[in-house]
Amino acid sequence: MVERRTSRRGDSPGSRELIRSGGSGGSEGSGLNGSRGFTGHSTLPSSNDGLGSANSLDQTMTRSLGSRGSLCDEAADECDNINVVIRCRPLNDKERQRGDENNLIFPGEGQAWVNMDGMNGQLTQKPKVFTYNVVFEPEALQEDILEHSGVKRLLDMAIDGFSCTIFCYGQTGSGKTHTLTGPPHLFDKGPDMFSESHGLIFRSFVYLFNQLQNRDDQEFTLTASYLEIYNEKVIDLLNIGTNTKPLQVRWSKKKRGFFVENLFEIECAELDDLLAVLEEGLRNRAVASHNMNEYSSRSHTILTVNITSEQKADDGVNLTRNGKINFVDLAGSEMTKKTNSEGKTLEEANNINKSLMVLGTCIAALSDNRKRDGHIPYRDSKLTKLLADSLAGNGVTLMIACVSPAKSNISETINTLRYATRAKRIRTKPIIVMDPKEKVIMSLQREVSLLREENAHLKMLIDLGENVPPPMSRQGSFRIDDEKLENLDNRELIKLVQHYMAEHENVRKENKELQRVTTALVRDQELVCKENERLLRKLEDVSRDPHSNPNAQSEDRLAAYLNAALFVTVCCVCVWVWWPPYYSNHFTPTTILEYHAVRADSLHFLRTLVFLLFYNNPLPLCLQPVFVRALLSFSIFPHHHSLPPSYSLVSVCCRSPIVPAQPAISGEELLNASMTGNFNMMSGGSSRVSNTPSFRSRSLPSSSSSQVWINPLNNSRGKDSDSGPSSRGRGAGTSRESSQRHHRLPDSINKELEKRRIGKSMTDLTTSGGSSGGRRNSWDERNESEVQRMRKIPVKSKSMSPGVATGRSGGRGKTRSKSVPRLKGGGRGGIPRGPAARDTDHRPPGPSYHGSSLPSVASTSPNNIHTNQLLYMEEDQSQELVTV
Ligand SMILES: Nc1ncnc2c1ncn2[C@@H]1O[C@H](COP(=O)(O)OP(=O)(O)OP(=O)(O)O)[C@@H](O)[C@H]1O
Repeated sequence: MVERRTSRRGDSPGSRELIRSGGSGGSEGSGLNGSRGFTGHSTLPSSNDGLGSANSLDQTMTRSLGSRGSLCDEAADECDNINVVIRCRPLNDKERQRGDENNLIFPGEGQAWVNMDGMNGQLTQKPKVFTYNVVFEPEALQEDILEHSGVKRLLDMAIDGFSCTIFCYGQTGSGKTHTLTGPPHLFDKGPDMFSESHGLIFRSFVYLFNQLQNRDDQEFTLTASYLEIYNEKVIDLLNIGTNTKPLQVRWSKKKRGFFVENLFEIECAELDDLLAVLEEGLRNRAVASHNMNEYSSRSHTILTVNITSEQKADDGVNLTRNGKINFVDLAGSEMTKKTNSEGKTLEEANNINKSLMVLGTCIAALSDNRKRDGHIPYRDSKLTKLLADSLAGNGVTLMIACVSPAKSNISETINTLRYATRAKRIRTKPIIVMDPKEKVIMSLQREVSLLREENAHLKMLIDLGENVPPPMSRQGSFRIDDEKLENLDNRELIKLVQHYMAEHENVRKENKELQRVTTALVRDQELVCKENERLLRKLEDVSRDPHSNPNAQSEDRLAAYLNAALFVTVCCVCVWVWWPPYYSNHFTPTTILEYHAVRADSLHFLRTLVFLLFYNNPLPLCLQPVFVRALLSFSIFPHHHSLPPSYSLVSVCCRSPIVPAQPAISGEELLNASMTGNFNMMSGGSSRVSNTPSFRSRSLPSSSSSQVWINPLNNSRGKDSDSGPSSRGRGAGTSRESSQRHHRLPDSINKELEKRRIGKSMTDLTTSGGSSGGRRNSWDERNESEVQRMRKIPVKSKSMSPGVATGRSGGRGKTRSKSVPRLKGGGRGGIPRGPAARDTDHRPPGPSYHGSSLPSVASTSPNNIHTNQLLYMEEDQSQELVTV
């Protein structure tokens, strides 16, 4: 026994249980086992099954209206199913009189069961189960249809520029006209505004005008037309004079759709105007009586309300959208046997059935995935021609399938329900209808604004997180006066579009350039980071040399004493050798030699030997440091394994502590900053590159050291601040200027880059604002030849930076020290950049040392030991070191 629920009129629609809604399906099933979810309660709307429903209509709306702000046809990418709801009318008097049974059961959950043989709800056979999202039971009110079928949302969409269609389908006498316009004679004495019988059209008009009044930002123009297709002839219901001459349905190339030629359109400024259109149409449409319906519609009618809205968009452009809503009241399919149609009515019935059959074929084809893309026979009837766009075009469609509950109509009811199920599978692509020219303008505007945002973002990246410019000011943008736009002729409009396109192109170019610069910067940063990391590691190694040993100073002093003692000894020997001849006034090399030779005893012989040894012979001088070294290395000072071979007395006595150059930028911090884009966290300054003993003696900065630069942009912000965003022009040229200003890199980075010849390219980039031809990096294609040349250079260190490598001539590693020219004036040589440097000796001046220890450095210019020397050290790993 199936429980029946009754509704109480006057309840709120939500609380009433006369509207059944379900969450799944759209399927036709059979059997009691399909009684899933028979809960007897209804929720409105229920979950969406994706096959079309009021709920999915809501979603379509949400999605489509989501693009309202963007003013484009983004929704075009989205498909939507035709939305289908079922309305069952109550048994009419005739049916009751002849004892017809209610054959439809509504168990809830959007299901409609067709009882195949039962009487009074008795089920002996499995019922046919149809599931829809919304099912209106016989007790449903007219108001419920408006509230719960999704019509309101459809109307909103029409206002927003979509093409919407609501059509009622069903057998004759099933309540299509009742649903759309209400019972017969409702308008005979003029419309009663408060009648509860008013159909969907009347209620929609009221809702529509309410909505239009709420939208203050738009201006609307409404026109309405009303036609009928009677015996395959299109008749204008608002212009009966043309009744004798049917209107033609033609194909519009421009709109890519069918339209009715010369159809009367009445502008409706007021609600009354629309109601008058409805009234006039109802009065003029063809109605006849037959067995099943006393007031049977003999034609299909289409009432169309065109809604043109104008809205002010950005940049003063007026946006025009053309939405429309079609109310289609189809004539009901008839079994002529049942209706007893004859003559004219029979002819009408045949035409109705024929056109409905074509409509059925179209729906069947559209709902079949395999046939959807094939030929759809729209042209076979006027009805399908005019409904083509609603069925498979860019519209949103709601089908209200009206059914009779009577057992006598069971086959028609099943047919209708199958029809409805099939229609749910049809998918359309709703789009907002706009003027093509305005569409282009809006689309370009949208793209320009997107590019502007991207532009600003890229600039922000290049600014290393500083001086974030807001999106380009629109002050500079040309503005279009509303009235002016209206008065624009085509030529001017084309000009306007061209202007937009030009701007669009400019911004695109600039963005491309900025993107290139950003990429290059990131790569350069990575290089610098890696290089710095290596340098830091090397520096740490260097710091482990003897001079960082706290005992080194005392050891050095001891060595100096020993050296001095040796020096004194040597002096004594000299005196000992030279003294007697000097006093005998024979102070020439010959006389000295003769003097000792004449006295041929062993002492004088020794003196002669020492004389010969010392005289013009540098060997003893060389022996001195060797002696010291031997002493220090092997016996007295075990730590001193790495004293330079030419460890002269002067150098020992006068040498200042060696200060390893501290890289201006901590590699890891730079790397982090480049990854995070936050350079603020890097603290310290180049001034902190210290040569103080404390710095020397402490361990070298780790990666987390704060001995790094401050982004100079921080300090120069104030200077730049006067060139605010408002000074940025729209055009590419102006933007480039601003790019120049903001692309400036910190000096320390520039220095680093310059040393590697990256700086040059960076400078070029920043000064040219990323214009072409600025960059010449080793990875640059244009620098291909140089790269090739570099590859031929035998370089010992594989991790060498390309900039260093390109600045050197190859194969110089071990021999260059002898050919290093001494720098005149004591200046410091830098690493020359550019191809010209290849032919010159770009080694820093001064004697070079081969060995494993650091050179002594003039105490007056400790900062001269800078990254350059370390770079060299890194570069060939021969540990050749250069002093200044
Ligand atoms: N839900 C309903 N509640 C009360 N009466 C209804 C309902 N639906 C239809 N009727 C009545 O049933 C009769 C037939 O309805 P209607 O004319 O709307 O059918 P139809 O489907 O339009 O038929 P046709 O295709 O022949 O035009 C009308 O008298 C109408 O008032």
